[in-house]
Amino acid sequence: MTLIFQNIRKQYGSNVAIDDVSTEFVPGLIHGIIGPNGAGKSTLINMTAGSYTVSSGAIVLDGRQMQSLKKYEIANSGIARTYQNIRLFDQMTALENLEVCYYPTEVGATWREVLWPPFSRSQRERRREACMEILRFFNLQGYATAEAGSLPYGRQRMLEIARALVMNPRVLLLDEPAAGLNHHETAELTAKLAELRSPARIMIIVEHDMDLVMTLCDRIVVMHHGKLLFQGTPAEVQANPDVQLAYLGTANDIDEIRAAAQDRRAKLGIRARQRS
Ligand SMILES: Nc1ncnc2c1ncn2[C@@H]1O[C@H](COP(=O)(O)OP(=O)(O)OP(=O)(O)O)[C@@H](O)[C@H]1O
Repeated sequence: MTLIFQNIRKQYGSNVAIDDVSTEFVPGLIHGIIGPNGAGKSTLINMTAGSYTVSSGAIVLDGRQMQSLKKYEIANSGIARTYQNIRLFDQMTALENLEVCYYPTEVGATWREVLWPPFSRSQRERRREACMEILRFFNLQGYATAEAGSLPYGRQRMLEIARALVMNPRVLLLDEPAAGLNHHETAELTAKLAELRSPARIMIIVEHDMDLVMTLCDRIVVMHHGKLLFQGTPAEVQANPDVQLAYLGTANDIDEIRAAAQDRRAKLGIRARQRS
């Protein structure tokens, strides 16, 4: 299984948000997407999840073109996501927020549930137990019957990731999962995400927290002004002068960054910039 971006482009009117991006994501690895504000990171996630259309190019999962599918078809093909701004069902309990994920796939069995109560009970119990197991994984079992909107912010972030996992997705897209978390919560999140690494799953994380990205990710794509600036391991990314300049904000387009980076390399030598 591979997720491939083939020359993808996204335009909002005359604003080119994503410009000819090609890359590949593989299972078993945690992929990070980083870049300064407005670089196009969330747009990549939104196009992959079908929230935004793709202006041109292709997003291919396991040989199947995804960019023309409907959002629910993309979800049914095994792509799940979380949002930069938490989107839980606030008035439903934490457990219900997870259970509701079964509705689209099991709705066809509703008539059997109505006509045959024992079937209904066993289905409901099976779903509930599967959801409780995920809640336990995130140490959220104590909140199972609490309204999602009443949970502390950090717990809501975890609950959103828990919900994305209910259907056991082949591709898990996390858009700034650490946003707003304190140091302790970020450490907890980092450990949980590391446990989710699986040979059966592609994980892609958009994140500004460089400690989390550098600790967790195996491969990193660096975006800048809608273009793919660099990709490599965390060590390669940190050592790359183009990336350093992009983050330093001393140049405004890729060619300028490359030229300035060469100049800087010649004058100063290459020095990895660690961001914390
Ligand atoms: N719905 C939209 N309509 C118009 N322009 C948009 C829309 N969403 C994003 N953009 C523009 O696309 C570009 C990339 O935005 P995007 O949100 O993908 O960047 P980002 O790297 O995720 O930034 P941040 O780190 O601040 O979230 C920006 O110029 C942004 O203004």
